[in-house]
Amino acid sequence: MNIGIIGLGNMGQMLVKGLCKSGMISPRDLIVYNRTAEKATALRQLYPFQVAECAQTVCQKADILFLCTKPLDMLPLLRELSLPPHLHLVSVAAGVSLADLESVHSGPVSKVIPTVTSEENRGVSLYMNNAKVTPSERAALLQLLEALGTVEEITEAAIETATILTSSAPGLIAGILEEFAQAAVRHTPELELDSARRMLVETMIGTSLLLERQGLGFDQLIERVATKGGITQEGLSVLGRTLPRAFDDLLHMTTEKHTLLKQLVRRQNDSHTSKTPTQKGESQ
Ligand SMILES: NC(=O)C1=CN([C@@H]2O[C@H](COP(=O)(O)OP(=O)(O)OC[C@H]3O[C@@H](n4cnc5c(N)ncnc54)[C@H](O)[C@@H]3O)[C@@H](O)[C@H]2O)C=CC1
Ligand SMILES: O=C(O)[C@@H]1CCC=N1
Repeated sequence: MNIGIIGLGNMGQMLVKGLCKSGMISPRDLIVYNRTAEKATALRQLYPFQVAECAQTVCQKADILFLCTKPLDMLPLLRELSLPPHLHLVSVAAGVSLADLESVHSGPVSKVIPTVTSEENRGVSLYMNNAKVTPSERAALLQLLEALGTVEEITEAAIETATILTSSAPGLIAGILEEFAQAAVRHTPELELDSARRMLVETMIGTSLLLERQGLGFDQLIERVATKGGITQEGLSVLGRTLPRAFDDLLHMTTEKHTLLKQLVRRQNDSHTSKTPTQKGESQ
């Protein structure tokens, strides 16, 4: 199977590294195109994938195509391309719906929200597909996604909040840990910032292992750490007072951003369909 990737930024590179590292595919199964050719050249030293001279070549040669450009680059690029009707199109863009993708491709279409952690073959890929995706196309895609970590099938109604929990979360967790380290150093200047960061990273890895290998729930882990009447309990009550508001704000603001992005994508679509064929030709 030829796996096409257009766009070799964070997500395109994650797909190359994650899929190749998993051993599920050989780099030769990948055919890749990026606007900036140097990115492909550097990565190809490690994973000798096929490089296409243009995006159209990827469409012609691939059986499944991962489109990894930014949301607002996606539909304009797809309109420039001539997609073979059988091609299974997979978008990874936040804010681009299955309906948006169906407006540019009459064949099988899936939407995946991947995560940067899949570069290490862990993490959650969110997945949904349209009615044109056959059981064997779906199975082939799920096999690739399972090589990258775990897969959660999701609805359009839940995908935005789930995106924050799976796909934004690595960045958000890093942001939380940085604030934690900075606060520790503000509170205790004798502690070095890099030392505080190292302590938190190792502690986060240990915490993840306890949760995973011992199957502990968050509440069980808290019970093990927070000695009754002890120190951690004081910290937890501060979190209980302050964090609900912070996370409510975070989800509110990220939902607003999703809404804005969807409006911009829809506007791109509306302005395209309202143009006459002649005007369309002029704008290209
Ligand atoms: N970064 C992340 O953790 C996640 C990103 N996403 C989605 O993935 C998509 C890509 O995000 P990133 O990889 O972070 O962005 P990025 O900016 O790192 O990568 C985009 C890439 O697309 C290339 N590109 C743009 N137009 C092109 C064209 N016409 N032909 C070929 N290549 C073209 C750019 O050169 C760039 O390398 C976005 O739609 C985003 O919503 C989804 C989940 C997680
Ligand atoms: O921040 C973003 O827009 C992308 C989508 C989810 C994670 N990264």
